[in-house]
Amino acid sequence: MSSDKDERLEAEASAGAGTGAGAPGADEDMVPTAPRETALRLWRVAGRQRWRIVVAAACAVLYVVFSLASATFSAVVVDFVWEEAQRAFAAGSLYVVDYAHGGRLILQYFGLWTLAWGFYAVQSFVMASFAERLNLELRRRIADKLARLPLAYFDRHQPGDTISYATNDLDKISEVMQRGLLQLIIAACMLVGALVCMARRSVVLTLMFCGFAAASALATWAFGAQTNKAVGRRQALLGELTSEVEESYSGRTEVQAFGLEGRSLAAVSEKAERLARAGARADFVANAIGPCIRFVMRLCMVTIGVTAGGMLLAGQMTVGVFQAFFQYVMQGSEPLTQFSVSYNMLQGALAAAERVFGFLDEPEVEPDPARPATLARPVRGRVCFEHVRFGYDADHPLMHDVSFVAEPGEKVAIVGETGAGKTTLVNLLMRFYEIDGGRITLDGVDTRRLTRADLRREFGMVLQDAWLFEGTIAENIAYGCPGATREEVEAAARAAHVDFFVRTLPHGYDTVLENDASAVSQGQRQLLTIARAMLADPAILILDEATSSVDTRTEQAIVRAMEAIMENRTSFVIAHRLSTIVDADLILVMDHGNIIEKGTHEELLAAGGAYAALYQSQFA
Ligand SMILES: Nc1ncnc2c1ncn2[C@@H]1O[C@H](COP(=O)(O)OP(=O)(O)OP(=O)(O)O)[C@@H](O)[C@H]1O
Repeated sequence: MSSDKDERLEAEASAGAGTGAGAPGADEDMVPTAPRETALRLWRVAGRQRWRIVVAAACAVLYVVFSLASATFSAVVVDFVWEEAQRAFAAGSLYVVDYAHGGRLILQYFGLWTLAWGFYAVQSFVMASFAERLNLELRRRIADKLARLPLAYFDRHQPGDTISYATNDLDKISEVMQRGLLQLIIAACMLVGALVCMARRSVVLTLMFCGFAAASALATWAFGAQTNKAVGRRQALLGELTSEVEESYSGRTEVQAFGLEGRSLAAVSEKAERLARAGARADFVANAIGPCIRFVMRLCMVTIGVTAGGMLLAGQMTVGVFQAFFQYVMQGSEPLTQFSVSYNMLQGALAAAERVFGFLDEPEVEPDPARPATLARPVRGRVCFEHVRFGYDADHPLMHDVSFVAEPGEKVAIVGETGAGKTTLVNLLMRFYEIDGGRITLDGVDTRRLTRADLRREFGMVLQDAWLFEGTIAENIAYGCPGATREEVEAAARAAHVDFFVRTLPHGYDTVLENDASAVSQGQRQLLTIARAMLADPAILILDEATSSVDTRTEQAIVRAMEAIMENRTSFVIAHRLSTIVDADLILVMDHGNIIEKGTHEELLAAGGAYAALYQSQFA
């Protein structure tokens, strides 16, 4: 039997301790809704690796056969030695082992054990490699899927969920493949085999064993259910505590600004206390299962020992069979604990596989056309929206009929209240979302006839929430042009007015940005992304104007950099302050997803509509 600690860990594992922090509750995570279909699908995913599972299963069965055979054979060895010793004692001589015969028997006995463990080792090895390959295949499919998912998927799902499919869930499947699945086969074969071997020796003793085994199985199930509940609760509370800590951590500035440290600490302490109580209960239930089952099985041993001892003395059983029977009892009782652990693990893994398959079945972006159109070179940058209709979800249309033309080299400003649809317009231009009606053209070509990669290559984006990755400043600037030389990178940085700042850093362009580039201010981040766009030299630009948290000098640098980059390119500017767009060739005023006014600054002011009101409100 396994140790206390192992049993506790296994009981917890079986109860879903690995569901990950934040799991709403272990129960729903642990139960697959369509286990048979999921298992069949996993079997299909296994593809050419399936032979491994067949070999491993055959080895598992052979392990059971040879384990039971060696126990049976031990009766022959013990009886031989016992009879020889009896004979020697009766003759009054000293007992000497007959190596010719006894030694051979002992060797055969060890041979059987060696074979049994040999098969066990082979099945473990084969299953481990099967599990890893299956995991690799699933991981590859998840990675491919991520590249084909529409942005709408990411709007609807938490990043943590998706990450959890590729980590926690795959780990669970792998663990079961390595341990749970074959343990279940071994446990079933071992139980049946041990019962058959026992019944051949004594039906009465076998029935006794069955009685105790039933009691032990019952106890396992009862404790298993309790453990499931207790561990599930602990997981849920752990999730709550983690969220509370995350919230306090990310909002630490606000917490301190409002002087609410005490309240935040009290909330965390309260959750921690509840977690400690739930943890103590989960530990107690999980710890109790081992001793309880061991107690039942010890009682079983004693009862069988006394009865079998009586049979031995009455000459109904030999010494060899007596000891072999105890080996069968040991071999038969082990699977009882294994069963519930392996069964729960299997359930958990199938539930995890269902989540992975659910993710793999998510609708994908419309594929690119088989024979895509190409843009005439050089790209002029004429963008045309023709009666475009769009809604983030089919039941709630946002844009009803949007039309406008951006001529090559023009500066188009998009203005409107927050939520008016400015970002949405850009999203449609880049084909991050597909339109529901009308068409968008670039140099006269419908953007749906181009591949997404070809289309997006013509655009450069400078967003307010500038994205920098962990790497050097030079690598960050060269993100869109991996082959750019250091001179080109520096020239782009100079044009974006960020070269001076970079040179003040200890390692200049080789400074590594770490921890989400927190050492770089928001304005500097935006300048770096302008440099990135400069280097990529796209035909069309999309600029999201910085609003707040930028000092006046940086702001001026950004305005100058933006003016420089917009020169001779079609550019779309999402404008927050109207002072920066008075010179725009076209201003689109948006409201509730639609364009309600368009024209130049003077035209719109003269019209005295929404734009004029907005302008007055900013400069009144
Ligand atoms: N991914 C999305 N899924 C569903 N609805 C969205 C999504 N993005 C935006 N919306 C909704 O579409 C409308 C337009 O949003 P959009 O972000 O385009 O406005 P905006 O003018 O760019 O706003 P802001 O100036 O605040 O950035 C809003 O009602 C918004 O709630």
